[in-house]
Amino acid sequence: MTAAAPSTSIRVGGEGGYDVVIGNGVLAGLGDALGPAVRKVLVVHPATLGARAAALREALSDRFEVLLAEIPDAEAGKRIEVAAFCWQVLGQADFTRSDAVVGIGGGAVTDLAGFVAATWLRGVRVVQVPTTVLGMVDAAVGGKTGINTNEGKNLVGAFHPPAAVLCDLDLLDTLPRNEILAGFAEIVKAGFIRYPEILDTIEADPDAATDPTTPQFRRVVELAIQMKADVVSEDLTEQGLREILNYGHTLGHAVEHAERYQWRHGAAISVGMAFAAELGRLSGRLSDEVADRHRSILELLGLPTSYPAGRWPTLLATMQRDKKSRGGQLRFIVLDDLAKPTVMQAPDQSLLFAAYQEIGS
Ligand SMILES: NC(=O)c1ccc[n+]([C@@H]2O[C@H](COP(=O)([O-])OP(=O)(O)OC[C@H]3O[C@@H](n4cnc5c(N)ncnc54)[C@H](O)[C@@H]3O)[C@@H](O)[C@H]2O)c1
Ligand SMILES: O=C(O)C(=O)C[C@@H](O)[C@H](O)[C@H](O)COP(=O)(O)O
Ligand SMILES: [Zn+2]
Repeated sequence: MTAAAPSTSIRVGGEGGYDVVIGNGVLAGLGDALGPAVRKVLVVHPATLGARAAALREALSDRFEVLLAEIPDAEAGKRIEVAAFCWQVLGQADFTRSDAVVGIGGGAVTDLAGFVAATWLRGVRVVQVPTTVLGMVDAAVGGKTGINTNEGKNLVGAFHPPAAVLCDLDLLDTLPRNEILAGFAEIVKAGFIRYPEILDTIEADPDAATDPTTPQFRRVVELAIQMKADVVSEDLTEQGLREILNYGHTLGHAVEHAERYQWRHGAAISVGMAFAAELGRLSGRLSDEVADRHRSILELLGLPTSYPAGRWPTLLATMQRDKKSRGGQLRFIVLDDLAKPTVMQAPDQSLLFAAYQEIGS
């Protein structure tokens, strides 16, 4: 038996910021991460993490009064009714400004728990405990919180940085393989927009890279978190640089909406990145080699890279409502080259359509 690697901390926001702690068993630090001033804690979790949440309550009960709030799974949890349910629990238990929320689950749970913490009494502490790969490398880091509306994805939310993020790799033991692979869509995103080493590592040995017990997995996860930490430290509220984190998301969010949130976020973003690669190629920025690498690495991971050709009008209408669109003008992140993301503003509709034809099935 080999000893587990020591835990790593990645700082977000410098002084006054917070740590993302990565390693085996780091959940044991939750009580300290909550801090000495906190008396009451609401642990928000889906049914899949019910046993973990109950164990947390047990472990924390000598220092805190702990309540559990079980919420609907996945995107069904990112709804205003669910936030209202949590506000009710907080209100009935007299949670004050010095109390705290913990989100334990995938990105849907950390988005909802973060939103509840951002809005309760105009903002209380939240500690995020992501339990999916996607949650660890992206959703739980950076303070973007939100819920969906009938009109689209994440249309209501707030920027509310967590007090800490604990990425306990032991929690991935029960995560199904398809969820691990969906999380890799965001890791691949980090590879294309900042750290090509990620792409090299996955291509060299995809099985090892996607196995949570290997050093390769640890390396790509840490690089993706480092990328996100660096970007949000510079631009928390998405005034500029942070927009690059939306690579693949303009079309990807429209796919999620079209699929009524039955697709995994990572799968939709995979299609969105395949589309962004074609936009880059057809606009004359991106070499065939880098554009083709999108499809090959995403398919190596078993992620989708095409979507029905006939869905274009629906996707286009939804994209007009994307947060990135300004005055009805669409915005996409495209690459000039590996690790050189840029904003494409108001592209010609014929260019968009041509790029979509390339991924249309
Ligand atoms: N705020 C951000 O910056 C940000 C970034 C990326 C994604 N997101 C959001 O994150 C969400 C997607 O997150 P996700 O991919 O983690 O999906 P998810 O939260 O829907 O979780 C996926 C599934 O895995 C299950 N699960 C979670 N942890 C488990 C575990 N350890 N063992 C067994 N099953 C487990 C869940 O119950 C769920 O069924 C989307 O809503 C997306 O918009 C937010
Ligand atoms: O943190 C960010 O900023 C991101 O864009 C990360 C994305 O992976 C994530 O899906 C995010 O929720 C999308 O942001 P949105 O503002 O377009 O909803
Ligand atoms: Zn995303």
